[in-house]
Amino acid sequence: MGTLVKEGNKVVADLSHPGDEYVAALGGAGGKGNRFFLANDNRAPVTCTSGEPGQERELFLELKTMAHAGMVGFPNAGKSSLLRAISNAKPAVAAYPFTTLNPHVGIVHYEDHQQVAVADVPGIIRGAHQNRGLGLAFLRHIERCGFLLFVVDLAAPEPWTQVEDLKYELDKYKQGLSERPHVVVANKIDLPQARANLPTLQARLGEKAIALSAVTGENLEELLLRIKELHDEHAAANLAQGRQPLRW
Ligand SMILES: Nc1nc2c(ncn2[C@@H]2O[C@H](COP(=O)(O)OP(=O)(O)OP(=O)(O)O)[C@@H](O)[C@H]2O)c(=O)[nH]1
Ligand SMILES: [Mg+2]
Repeated sequence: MGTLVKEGNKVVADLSHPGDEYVAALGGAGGKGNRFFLANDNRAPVTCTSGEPGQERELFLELKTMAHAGMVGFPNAGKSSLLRAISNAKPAVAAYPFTTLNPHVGIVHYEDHQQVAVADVPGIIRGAHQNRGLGLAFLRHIERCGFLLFVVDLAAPEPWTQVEDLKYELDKYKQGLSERPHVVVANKIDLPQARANLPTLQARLGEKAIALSAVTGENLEELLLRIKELHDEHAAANLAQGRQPLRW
């Protein structure tokens, strides 16, 4: 699931829902076996005919991570740290950009046994939609998520520009992608500079950001509750469209 089947540049199948199937190539008609040549004067025929060759196709399978939620943020914003803090996943964390090179999916467990899959995707940079940095490879993963977590390094200078830049890159990649249901996560609130930046971020944003620290665990509960809400809304919207919700 979550696989796009391409022939050349043409998408021939998009296996995005549980149970989706695609027959890529049919086998050839079978040949006639020995039994077919059974006759009164030949009780043990050794004759047979070979079958027709099957169809041959060269297909390109593209895996797009499918998770309920996708984390979007600049390198070093703390996406992997956050996934470690809220889920069972243990992606690498380091103080240099592009630590994460491949998407990781972590499962957030709730007390009512609900499970929400959150994908940690490599950092986005300006020009990602033109394939700068790790560019298109990860934008593809983000596209598959039902809702997004914009993770911002609140201790960086003018952190609000991060949200604007992220939305710009998403929309350049696919119009409307930045309008997916989302929550802005203002990370690193344990740092004094982050605390100082928070009021301006809130004022500039026009929407409520959840300020927290992936390292100290401060205010993670608020994010966990919001993720559950976004997940429930997404599942209800899927059902309304007659689609089965994605289960992990
Ligand atoms: N003080 C503080 N540091 C943090 C916090 N969250 C992450 N960091 C630090 O920020 C650096 C980057 O963290 P990562 O989790 O690797 O960031 P990322 O967004 O996954 O980075 P890429 O994978 O490179 O895109 C590390 O040195 C973390 O320890 C936080 O809440 N507070
Ligand atoms: Mg990372």
